[in-house]
Amino acid sequence: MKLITAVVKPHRLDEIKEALQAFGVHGLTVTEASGYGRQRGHTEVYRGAEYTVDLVPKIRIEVLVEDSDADQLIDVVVKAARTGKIGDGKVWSLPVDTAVRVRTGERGPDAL
Ligand SMILES: Nc1ncnc2c1ncn2[C@@H]1O[C@H](COP(=O)(O)OP(=O)(O)OP(=O)(O)O)[C@@H](O)[C@H]1O
Repeated sequence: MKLITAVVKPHRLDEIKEALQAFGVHGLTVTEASGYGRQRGHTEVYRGAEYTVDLVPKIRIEVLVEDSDADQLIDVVVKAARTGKIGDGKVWSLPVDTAVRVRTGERGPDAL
């Protein structure tokens, strides 16, 4: 399994959720985040307001997937998140040893 993490612009959330549902993911986690990338110190527009601070509001989306789905899922997220402007975000993946579905006790890919 892989954990795909995307830190992206908040206003892309609906589009990303729809794309992930169409892809067939069974679950995801969304948390509010803030951060900066290479453009540190540059302004970004968030909900009409310009931010010159270096910590810009983002959302972090996390999805556990089977190894065989990881590359395709990353492409889906990147496509749905992209505006072509500074601060579009970053997507990365990590290997995951195990996952447990608490209600049933299923482990590994069956737990996803
Ligand atoms: N090296 C990093 N490590 C951890 N988180 C990062 C890193 N780079 C970016 N992030 C996170 O991703 C968010 C979005 O990154 P951002 O789009 O600003 O990166 P970028 O690579 O500089 O892209 P761009 O050049 O398009 O602005 C940041 O706000 C931060 O939370």
